Amino acid sequence: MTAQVIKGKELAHKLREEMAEEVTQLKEKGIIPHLTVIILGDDPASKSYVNGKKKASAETGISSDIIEMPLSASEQELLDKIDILNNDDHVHGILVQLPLPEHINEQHIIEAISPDKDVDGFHPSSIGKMLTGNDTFLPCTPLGILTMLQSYGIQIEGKHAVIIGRSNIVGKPVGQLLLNEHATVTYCHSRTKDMTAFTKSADILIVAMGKPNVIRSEHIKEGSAIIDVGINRKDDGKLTGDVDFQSVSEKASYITPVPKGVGPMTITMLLQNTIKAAKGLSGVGR
Ligand SMILES: Nc1nc2c(c(=O)[nH]1)N[C@@H](CN(C=O)c1ccc(C(=O)N[C@@H](CCC(=O)O)C(=O)O)cc1)CN2
Repeated sequence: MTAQVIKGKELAHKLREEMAEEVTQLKEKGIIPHLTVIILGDDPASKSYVNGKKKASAETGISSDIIEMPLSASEQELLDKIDILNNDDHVHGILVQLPLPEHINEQHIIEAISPDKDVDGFHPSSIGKMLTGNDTFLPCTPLGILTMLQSYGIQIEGKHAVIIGRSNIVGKPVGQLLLNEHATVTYCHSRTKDMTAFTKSADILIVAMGKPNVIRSEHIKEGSAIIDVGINRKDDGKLTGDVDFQSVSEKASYITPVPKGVGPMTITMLLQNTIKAAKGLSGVGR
């Protein structure tokens, strides 16, 4: 079997074109969706993700700005900035790029963002609504994964979805989204014993371990769908996922590449959430 490659970048561009049309219509009603991204310090990867968000916003007609703060900024300074943005009617979406430096409590920051502007979907209010299956902002990477599975017609209902990784950004919420779609969900993590026993029974395997090429063909079930969330930079500067693409694509039925798989979908779902926020705050579609 040779797996069909799930082309996240292609799907992301198609969705962005559709969103651009929606933004044009909103602008005709006087609504200009606006995203503000806050970044602390100058970590090259974080800077490149933030610039990617600005570029993608511009391509879609969404207005955006980046607030750059020094790595030494205090938690209170960041909270003050968020407070100003919460009360600025022109700002529909607020995102603080993660990770944050250790002296800042990430949870305090996430909870300070108004739930109405929580385009990352990380606020406890958004997470609670996601758990109960109510309408809310859904976290971008998990939503991107769900959108990819649905766009490629991959059945979720009744299937066994195995998630490797239990981060708040990816692992935990993607499992919840698949559960909401009636999958049977198993979480694996660093303390899981005999992980292969689980991965080999997965119809849908989501890998978010942050370790290069650790999932190989012997770990997966024939005909499964493999979603690789890993982004690992090799010594030669090239990116590689957590999944050994070559061997796994000979056994799986679907596989995402790295790069151009999950990553571009993360940014696209952020744009989608920003449009949703702009509509919600402007009373459109209520
Ligand atoms: N506040 C947030 N912080 C972080 C999030 C998030 O969703 N919200 N996710 C990640 C980083 N991230 C977005 O911020 C992100 C990661 C990767 C990509 C992407 O497009 N990757 C490309 C490769 C890019 C490269 O060459 O380095 C790909 O996979 O094709 C976009 C966004 C952590 N922080």
